[in-house]
Amino acid sequence: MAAIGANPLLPQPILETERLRLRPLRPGDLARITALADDAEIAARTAAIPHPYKPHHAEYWLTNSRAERERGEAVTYAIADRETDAFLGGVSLTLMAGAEKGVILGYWLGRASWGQGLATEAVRRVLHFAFTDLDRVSAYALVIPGNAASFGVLAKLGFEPCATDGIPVEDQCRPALGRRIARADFLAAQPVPKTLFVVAAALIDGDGRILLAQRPEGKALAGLWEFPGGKVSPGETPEAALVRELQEELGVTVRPSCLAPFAFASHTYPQFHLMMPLYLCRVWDGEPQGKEGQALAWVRPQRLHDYPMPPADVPLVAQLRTML
Ligand SMILES: Nc1nc2c([nH]c(=O)n2[C@H]2C[C@H](O)[C@@H](COP(=O)(O)OP(=O)(O)OP(=O)(O)O)O2)c(=O)[nH]1
Ligand SMILES: [Mg+2]
Repeated sequence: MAAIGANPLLPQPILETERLRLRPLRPGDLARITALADDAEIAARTAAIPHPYKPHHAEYWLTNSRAERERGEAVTYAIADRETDAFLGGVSLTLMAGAEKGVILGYWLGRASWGQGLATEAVRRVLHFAFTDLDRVSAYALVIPGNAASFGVLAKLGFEPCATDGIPVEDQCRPALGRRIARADFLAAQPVPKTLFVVAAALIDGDGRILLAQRPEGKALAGLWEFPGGKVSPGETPEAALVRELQEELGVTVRPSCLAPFAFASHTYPQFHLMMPLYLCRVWDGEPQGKEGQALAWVRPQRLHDYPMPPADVPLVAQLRTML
């Protein structure tokens, strides 16, 4: 396989869509992987899934995908149900060697998940990750001629026919047809997601330090540091929502009149467009505590860059550093 070997460990953040959660494969998935993949119809539609499919095949898939990620060659995601986290299928991105910065896409879904647009939903999300986080500029897929559903998925996402010679694939035992999409074409065709209205506060203490909270494991953007706050509920004013969120997340009581509008973030994430006013707050009652188990840090404006934050917050941090 002509994949790049010089990269360090590839990133693999949890990716969420309306119905799905894309996360690493884990040992708890093995029984379900075996049950779903041991299906002659799936073997007939994919190039690298053997039939019959035995537990050792699933174990190899798990260990091999971990090793590929560590070598900087490929990222493999479990496609899981967003509510139950049950394994439904897999999707992988293999980095191609060479100047083109391409990626080879592979995916499969257990039979019970067919016909609901779930493959399109998973592949759309993973391509966004490949093009933005992994900085790939084109994506390729190889499809077995009889796999009409897979051609449909790729056509919906804007893939076009291409020659197969430049697409190196391991274990390719049957002829396949090539499909390709360029990053710019993919990104330009994505629907504009709905706007999510979130409110957040920079609590500032007597020493001029700002309170940041770390997003807990399991949530979107886990591990990143943020301004405490959350979603505005229907029928709520932004200030009332923020007063409520600061009580729920930090256990502090704030008066709406102590919230001073400062700036706002406007940022497109794959699933929503974030519109987030940031308020400054210097007066509150109570000692802030991580009520949801989140770590807290009081940070001087000049040190904010030591704390990785969601991409939407980057312009806000720049403004805080110049204006405080
Ligand atoms: N609170 C907050 N959210 C941010 C920041 N930057 C940023 O991109 N976000 C995003 C992350 C989330 O997708 C969304 C806010 O969601 P949240 O998880 O805080 O919402 P919430 O408190 O209502 O939590 P939940 O009930 O939905 O779990 O906005 C930030 O600085 N603070
Ligand atoms: Mg929150």
